[in-house]
Amino acid sequence: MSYTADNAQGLIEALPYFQRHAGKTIVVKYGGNAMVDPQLQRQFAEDVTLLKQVGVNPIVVHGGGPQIGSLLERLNIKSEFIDGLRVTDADTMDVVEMVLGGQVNKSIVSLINQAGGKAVGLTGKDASFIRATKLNLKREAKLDQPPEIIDLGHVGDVESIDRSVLDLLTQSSVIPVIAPIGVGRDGASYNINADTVAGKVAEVMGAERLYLLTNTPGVLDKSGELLTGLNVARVKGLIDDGTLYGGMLPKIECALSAVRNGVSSSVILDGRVPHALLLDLFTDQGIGTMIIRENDA
Ligand SMILES: Nc1ncnc2c1ncn2[C@@H]1O[C@H](COP(=O)(O)OP(=O)(O)O)[C@@H](O)[C@H]1O
Ligand SMILES: CC(=O)N[C@@H](CCC(=O)OP(=O)(O)O)C(=O)O
Repeated sequence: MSYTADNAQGLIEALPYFQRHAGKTIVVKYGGNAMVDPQLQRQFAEDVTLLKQVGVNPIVVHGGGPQIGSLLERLNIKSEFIDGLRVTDADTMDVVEMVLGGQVNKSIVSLINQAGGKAVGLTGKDASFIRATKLNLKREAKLDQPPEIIDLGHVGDVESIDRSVLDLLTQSSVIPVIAPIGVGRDGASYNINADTVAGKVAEVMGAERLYLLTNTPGVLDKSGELLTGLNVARVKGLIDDGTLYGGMLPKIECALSAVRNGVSSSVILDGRVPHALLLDLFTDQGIGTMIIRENDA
């Protein structure tokens, strides 16, 4: 490859962005659907490593839904989802812990370390830093009836996050890589949606930005065009008219909750674009959908 003045120009244009984000915490949710090929995974690891190198504090929270699904299939265990959440019996929980806490977590840690970073993998069970309680899904019932409670087994909701554990890591050269598994007061493991954990980590850490890397260019309108900027009011309209559905619903909820609770912006980003994180953070061309608080847009 021959280098030109354009390469230098790209770096110079990134300079104000390096300065703006230096010292800030950026939480990156790396979805299982975004981990599509080894080349993209290496590029993701390079991006996170570069962030740390230029003085930003990245924290990675990963998913792994499709990876859990394929091991369950090999073991002849059925996958079932209700409202985007996996029904998790005891056998499924063992598989979730094996895949998220083991295979997926360690492969991301290893890729970041190969890229020259210093990643440390952890689940919420380490130092009990993600306390969880059993999630009981509420569904509106018929008029005058109490809401229906759906039992999802070992699915958890975040009760609290001990930021001192993450502070210890981020204040050093370490990049934390978190698997979305929480621990109950009795030591039980809970399977938590990775978007939910990423949102809560971003809130507790007072992050500047929450990135949700997935397999769509961002939030699309009814004709498939990318919506580059959204605020709370606009999102409500898109939910009501059915533009947002399925897996996008919990994702957008968590993006909104983060900005309502102190995170400056949440961005839904296409993890299939090489170096999507760097392009969005360090160039003029924001490439995903940015969600900010009401009245800010
Ligand atoms: N308006 C929308 N714009 C883009 N994607 C949408 C929209 N509404 C629903 N979706 C769906 O949401 C999916 C992303 O959510 P999900 O599959 O749960 O991602 P992940 O596994 O990365 O968390 C997209 O692949 C798409 O099928
Ligand atoms: C309760 C629940 O649904 N947990 C998810 C955890 C992984 C996840 O969220 O992975 P993605 O981000 O890749 O979808 C699951 O078991 O699939």
